[in-house]
Amino acid sequence: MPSLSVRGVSYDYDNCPAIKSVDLDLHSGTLTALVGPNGAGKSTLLHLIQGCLRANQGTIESNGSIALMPQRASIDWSFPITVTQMVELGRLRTRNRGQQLSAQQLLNQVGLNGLGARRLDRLSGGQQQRVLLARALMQQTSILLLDEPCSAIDPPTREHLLTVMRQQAESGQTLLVSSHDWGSALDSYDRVVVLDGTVLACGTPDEVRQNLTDMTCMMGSHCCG
Ligand SMILES: Nc1ncnc2c1ncn2[C@@H]1O[C@H](COP(=O)(O)OP(=O)(O)OP(=O)(O)O)[C@@H](O)[C@H]1O
Repeated sequence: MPSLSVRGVSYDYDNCPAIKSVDLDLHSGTLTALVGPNGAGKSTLLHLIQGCLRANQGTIESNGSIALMPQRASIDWSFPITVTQMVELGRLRTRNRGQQLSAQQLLNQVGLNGLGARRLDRLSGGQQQRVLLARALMQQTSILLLDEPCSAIDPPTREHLLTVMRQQAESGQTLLVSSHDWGSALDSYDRVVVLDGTVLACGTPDEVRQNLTDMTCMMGSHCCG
């Protein structure tokens, strides 16, 4: 049984369709890439799954709690709090009353050790993104949605974050990660969903590449890897 099941989901912004008839299953302990060009509906789909948008049509069912790491641009970074305080905000949303994670532990995990006392607005863009990831990890949900977590991240740190995501999947968490990566970068994922308003392809990285040989044209210069 999938840990998340999306069936026939459509969403319009003021009668302007963003996604249409999307079907998607995610299984426990898997790392899935959600790729597509600008405006394909990736963020919209993630917000629908998280529940802050409500689908016009279709159903979304999950068997556990869901956290969303938003895009960096959606946050007011001038808010006068420290890195540790920002990560601690994730604790307010956690429903897991079992093992308590420390902000320090999570900052180490995302490679930000030593920066806990710094103010948020004194971080680089890539460091801010890693704070958002640590805050999302603090929530200890069964499903984790990440909206372009690597968009401002340098290649070595990107590899590190993919390792963190892989470890989370191995511990049983279900991850859906929106990305503009393409080509060999997709091999880091178990499965790939290609979205452009609707799901164009879904499968292992090899299956998706084979089924959509002309996809690189559609993806154009948005993509790397
Ligand atoms: N708040 C909004 N109001 C109106 N239209 C919106 C809003 N947010 C997104 N849209 C539109 O919905 C469509 C899907 O946008 P969305 O942000 O989900 O795409 P995306 O795949 O995440 O894009 P990107 O890769 O650029 O982040 C686009 O046509 C966009 O213009």
